Amino acid sequence: MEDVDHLAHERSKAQFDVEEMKIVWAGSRHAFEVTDRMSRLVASDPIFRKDNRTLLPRKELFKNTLRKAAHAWKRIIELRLTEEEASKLRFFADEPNFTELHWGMFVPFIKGQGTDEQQKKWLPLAYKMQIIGCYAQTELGHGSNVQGLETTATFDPLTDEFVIHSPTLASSKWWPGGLGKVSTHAVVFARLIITDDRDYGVHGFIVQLRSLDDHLPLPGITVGDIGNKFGSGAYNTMDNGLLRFDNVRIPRDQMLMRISQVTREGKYVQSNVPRQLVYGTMVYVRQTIVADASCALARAVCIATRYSAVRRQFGSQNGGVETQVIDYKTQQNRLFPLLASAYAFRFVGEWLKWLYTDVTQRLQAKDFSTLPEAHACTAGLKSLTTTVTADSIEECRKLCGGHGYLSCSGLPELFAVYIPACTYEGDNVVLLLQVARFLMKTVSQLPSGMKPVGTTAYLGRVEDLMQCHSTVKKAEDWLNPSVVLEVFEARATRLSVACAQNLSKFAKQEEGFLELAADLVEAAVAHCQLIVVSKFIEKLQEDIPGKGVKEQLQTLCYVYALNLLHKHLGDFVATGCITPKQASLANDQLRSLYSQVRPNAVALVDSFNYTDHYLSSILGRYDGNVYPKLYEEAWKDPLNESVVPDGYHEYIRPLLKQQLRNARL
Ligand SMILES: CCCCCCCCCCCCCCCCCCC/C=C/C(=O)SCCNC(=O)CCNC(=O)[C@H](O)C(C)(C)COP(=O)(O)OP(=O)(O)OC[C@H]1O[C@@H](n2cnc3c(N)ncnc32)[C@H](O)[C@@H]1OP(=O)(O)O
Ligand SMILES: Cc1cc2nc3c(=O)[nH]c(=O)nc-3n(C[C@H](O)[C@H](O)[C@H](O)COP(=O)(O)OP(=O)(O)OC[C@H]3O[C@@H](n4cnc5c(N)ncnc54)[C@H](O)[C@@H]3O)c2cc1C
Repeated sequence: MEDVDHLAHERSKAQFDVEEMKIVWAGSRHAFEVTDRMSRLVASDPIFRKDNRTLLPRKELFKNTLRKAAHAWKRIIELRLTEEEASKLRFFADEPNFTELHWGMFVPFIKGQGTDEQQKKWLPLAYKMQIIGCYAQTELGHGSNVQGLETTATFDPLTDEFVIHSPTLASSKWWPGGLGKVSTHAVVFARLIITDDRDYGVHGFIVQLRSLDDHLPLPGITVGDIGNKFGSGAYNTMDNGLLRFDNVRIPRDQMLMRISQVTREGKYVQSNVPRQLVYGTMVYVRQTIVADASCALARAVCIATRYSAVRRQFGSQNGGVETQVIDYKTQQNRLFPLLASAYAFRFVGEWLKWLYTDVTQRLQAKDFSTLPEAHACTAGLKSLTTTVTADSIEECRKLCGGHGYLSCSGLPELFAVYIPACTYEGDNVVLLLQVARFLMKTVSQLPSGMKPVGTTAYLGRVEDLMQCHSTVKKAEDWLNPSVVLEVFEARATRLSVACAQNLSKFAKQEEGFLELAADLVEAAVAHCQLIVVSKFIEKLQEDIPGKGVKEQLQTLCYVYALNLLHKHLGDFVATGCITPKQASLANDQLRSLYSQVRPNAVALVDSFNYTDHYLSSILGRYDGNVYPKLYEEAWKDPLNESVVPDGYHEYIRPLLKQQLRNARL
């Protein structure tokens, strides 16, 4: 029974080479090999087991996470893993913990903002985990508005030190992951104040928080966990913390001084670089969040697709087998666009990584010209992909019907872990407003003959795009990349231009921004969706080996684009680039694409190469053996440890006896 593959029939229908698709998904043969090896390593190690996570009380849950993190580090050292292997191992261990912030923000911040000497001093300690760091930016009173942070770092020329202080309750650091119970050090964002009492704005400082001998907070430091968060298990494995400083002194050389310096004499020296570089670590993390979004979405879609192929409802005559729910058009219409989005986000994530590497190299050569675009792309795509992924995980839960609501479906915990991605590293609406700012600036420069480049190059064809009308006459005409691209460009252009025209009616631009914010956000979303569509289309220009692989990706690309067109029909039709008739043809084409995806659906999610350990879902099991395992799982619940529950004698029996007495009366 255990070895039967209940999905074998589904797998036999696939029209493409799954092994080759796994390589496309991983990014390269090398990436596939590393990912595959690390995921199996984690899956076969009993310390990384994940069952019961949602049932553990917080303290036990947290201690168990510390145990796993320590074990992961031990294995990384023992096996002499490379940085790439180590990061994959941590990824598949699949439990948010302090190491994410240490490796993901503390180390990159020192690398990006520290001078050579500072890097030499701090990085070896951090690399060996002799110190553990976090990223303490957000405060109780301010998160989105970084310039509004209140913590102060006042230079004392007598002692050559900075005095770090929390002047108000609202200035308490609040939220940093790893801060609550683990970190020994933090990168602290504070307002720099020098002897002349001038406020030089927000800068980053390295501050030691806890003793390296007994882990107690150092004098002047108050630190703790902010409390339980949404859901069971989930993000509660992380010690998001609070932190207050009471005139804590640190040496002057603990201000990260690559971008600006304070001299021994107390003179502020600003390098000739944009001040926004102090936000560089956020840009880096936003880029990684886009890649992570595709993984989380793929995970939910894998569960919902396999289960939809296993689950049967209705449609049988004379007691025969019922219909697999994946065969219902409504199920396909809800599920297949999410499958297509997972692939789309994967490819845009790959491209964004390239963009980030490119901008980093340029910055090193003091070329800051592409920084605004890198900021807009990372902010916008972080916002778009996390919003869609969070909503899609919930949709996948509903696609699994009642069983999706069980913890052992894996979906509730995945949802609870994932949703803060819409908030951390920048609230998604706040980030879209940054994109809109960038778009409005680009549009406003067009009359002066400025040629937009990169992802806004299409705005250089503003006149054509404001006039263009799609040439589609029959449903198949939609299966043409340039036809699709043109309508997405036309819609994005028209929404941006309309906003710019409305903005120009305001005497003060900032007033207009506040008033028109909702429209600006819609224009920003249209621009970001265009980027995703165009990067998917670009991916298809590459040489992609493997029988049928490119054809599957082409189908998914059209599903992604045409589904968006259908969902945002109002925009497309109202801005005049397509007619209602063409919209209806797009919908006809979409239905036909679903029929092409259907026989390949299970193989397309197998191509993510996720282990059952990583999925942690009975509904998404590779072998589709769902019902016996659900039945077994139910009996493992602590409530089933005794036949008669605790509390029977106190609360149930007296009730029943009471009713009996009432009945006799
Ligand atoms: C079965 C279940 C299993 C469960 C297990 C699963 C486990 C796995 C789950 C997966 C999860 C993945 C985990 C990933 C790890 C993530 C860890 C999260 C840690 C979180 C950390 C944080 O949140 S850190 C704090 C982040 N904070 C923010 O992001 C704040 C947002 N605010 C800002 O960024 C800024 O304040 C601002 C951009 C909104 C405004 O800044 P500012 O006021 O200074 O600027 P202006 O608006 O005035 O603009 C001026 C000018 O600057 C330009 N600009 C702004 N920012 C930048 C920039 N970064 N780079 C370049 N330029 C920038 C702006 O555009 C303006 O330009 P103009 O030309 O003048 O218009
Ligand atoms: C799980 C988790 C982990 C985190 N980890 C860290 C960490 O490690 N380090 C760290 O420093 N921080 C961390 N944070 C904090 C996080 O970065 C902030 O919560 C985030 O930047 C949002 O800021 P906020 O909480 O101030 O939201 P707010 O800005 O108060 O947002 C509240 C509402 O106001 C809206 N809003 C705000 N400004 C505007 C505007 N200008 N126009 C229109 N609408 C607006 C938002 O859209 C939102 O709806 C974490 C947060 C979470 C949830």
